[in-house]
Amino acid sequence: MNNTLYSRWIQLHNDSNLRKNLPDKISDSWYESFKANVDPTKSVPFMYSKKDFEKVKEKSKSIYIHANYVLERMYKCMPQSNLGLVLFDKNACLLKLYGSDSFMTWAKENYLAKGVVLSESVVGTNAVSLGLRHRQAISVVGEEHFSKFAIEIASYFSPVILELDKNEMIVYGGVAIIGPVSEKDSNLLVTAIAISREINLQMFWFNNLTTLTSAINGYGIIGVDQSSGKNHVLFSNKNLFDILSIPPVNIYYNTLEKIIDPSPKNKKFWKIINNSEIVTDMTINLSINNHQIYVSMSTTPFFEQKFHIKGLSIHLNSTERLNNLISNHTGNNARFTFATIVGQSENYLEILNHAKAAAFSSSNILLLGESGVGKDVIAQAIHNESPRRNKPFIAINCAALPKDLISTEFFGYAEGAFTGSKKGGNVGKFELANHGTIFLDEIGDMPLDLQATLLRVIEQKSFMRIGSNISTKLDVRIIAATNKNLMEKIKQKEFREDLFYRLAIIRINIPPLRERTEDILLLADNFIHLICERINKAPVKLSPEVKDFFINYNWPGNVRELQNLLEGTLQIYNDKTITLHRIQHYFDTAFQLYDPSKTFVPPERTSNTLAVNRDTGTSDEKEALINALNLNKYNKTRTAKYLGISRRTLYRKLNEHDLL
Ligand SMILES: Nc1ncnc2c1ncn2[C@@H]1O[C@H](COP(=O)(O)OP(=O)(O)OP(=O)(O)O)[C@@H](O)[C@H]1O
Repeated sequence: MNNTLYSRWIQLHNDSNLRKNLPDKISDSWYESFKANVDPTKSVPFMYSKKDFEKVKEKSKSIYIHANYVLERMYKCMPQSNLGLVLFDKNACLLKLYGSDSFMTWAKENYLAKGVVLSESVVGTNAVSLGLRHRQAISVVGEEHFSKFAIEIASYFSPVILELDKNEMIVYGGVAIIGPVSEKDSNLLVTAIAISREINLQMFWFNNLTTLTSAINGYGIIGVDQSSGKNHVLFSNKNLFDILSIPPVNIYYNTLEKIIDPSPKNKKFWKIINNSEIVTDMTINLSINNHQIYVSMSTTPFFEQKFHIKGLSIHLNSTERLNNLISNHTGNNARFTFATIVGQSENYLEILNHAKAAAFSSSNILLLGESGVGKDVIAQAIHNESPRRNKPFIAINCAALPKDLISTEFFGYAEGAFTGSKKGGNVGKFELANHGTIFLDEIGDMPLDLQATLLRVIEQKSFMRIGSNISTKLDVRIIAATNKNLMEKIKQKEFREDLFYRLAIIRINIPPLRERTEDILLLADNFIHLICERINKAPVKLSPEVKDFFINYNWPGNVRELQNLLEGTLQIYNDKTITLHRIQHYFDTAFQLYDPSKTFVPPERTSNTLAVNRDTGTSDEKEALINALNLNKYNKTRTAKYLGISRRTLYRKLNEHDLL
């Protein structure tokens, strides 16, 4: 023990006046140490057990890792020095020492070892606890220490504090230059400040990176440090866990293998990581806890020169989320809601109520009705009313797809599935619709072989991309629609009965417009309003004759026909009122048979105005019959209904006019 130091220390303990000469913060701390009954001669630092120290280290991982990058390099610049660099956590626990062998030996003899805690209440005044308490750089040298064990130590401490904004600071710990008192040098405090700033800077950089990555919505981000040849996670964001469907855990500085299994199932992923390959939006399949997840992956290698960190930043996005975005951006989304559907007739309102109730179940729905009655509209409204409303709504017209493309269109294909197949494969409509609704329009026209595949998919609730052996779980609500008589098709063996029953769990029959007469003018007004607004025109009116004609017309093309007629008329003419004259050309047949003197009486009406001429027996009648047959595609029942006469009368008239 250095006698001079010791006697100066004794004097400080015995003479309170002498203590007044110490720097303010040190003399205050002596006062506090007396108050805390610290025994100056006997007290030595508390030391954590090995096991508990590991826990402390885990909690201080952030400063431990980042300071290590800086301190490792720094101490190598002072190989022969008796001084060392010592890292502390925010509770003054010694985390790591950096220095020459001689420094290490000296440190051990002076109670400076991993797991030692230099708390003020146990060992009294010391630079580490004071610096942490005041959040500033402080040196405590020799006899300035309150406890005897430390009087041969010179310590220059500077805290590592991250200032997030003016009101929020995070104290992570600090770094001290420590050595025998013989090495004391007041300039060392400036050096300690510079080192702590370097650590601060690095932590700030990574903290910002983490904040930045968390703000990137939807993307799962991981940054790995590959400097040591391993893949240590430096930063990650919460989205990553959502995308991988695993609970969020602290993976900071764990190896990436902890979350993404390095098994051959993830070969493609690991090839990219291990070769630090740059990829952009590459679709890959990941196996996470035996779950298959399709992700879109991009990577960017980084090299942080200042800190000598080389690594890879990995961006993952779930293809499901991308699909959702695509379907929203391509207008493949459901616009109609029950609030925007127009209709007031009793039978239609009943249907809407039925459909609304069906929206809440997840059962498949079959929408039946003539072309243009609004099946698509109701399918959209059901989706928007259902719990799946924020998921995709994918509509697919089964009649419009070429037969040989239909399977890949439905289920997508895997990379290399056939010559010319796209890298990464292609996503199919079912995959796009996953967790949402798929609307299979014109289901009656689906080829038989695809009906079998569809049935299998419904039964197994999973599908495989064409050419792939990876099965993807499917949770999709199917709404199918047709204007065909499926029962007839089943009889003709053109539609599978088992598929019919799978699809038609809920059946909704949408009445044709001619059976919803109260809706006609309401719909017409609605279309006029929408079209005029779109083409920048003042709203126009319908003349009373047109209204009367509309109510009495048969509307074989249903709502679509009404909409198209108004669209065409409004685009061409600039009149304030649409008169019969303007629309005559469109309804040639109907006009010949239309008699405005007969007024229409809803709701008993089952026929159209054409009945007015039924008994004239004129040559007009022959022409009207021919046109009516044409309009109803030679379907006798519909033609009879259209003309408001019985089938028997129709046959008689056809016979009379030599039309049979
Ligand atoms: N109740 C309604 N309210 C507003 N617009 C409607 C309504 N019903 C149908 N429409 C409009 O009529 C047009 C035809 O409707 P939709 O396409 O839904 O008929 P569909 O029965 O699916 O026809 P298809 O069998 O030919 O596929 C659409 O433009 C739609 O916007």
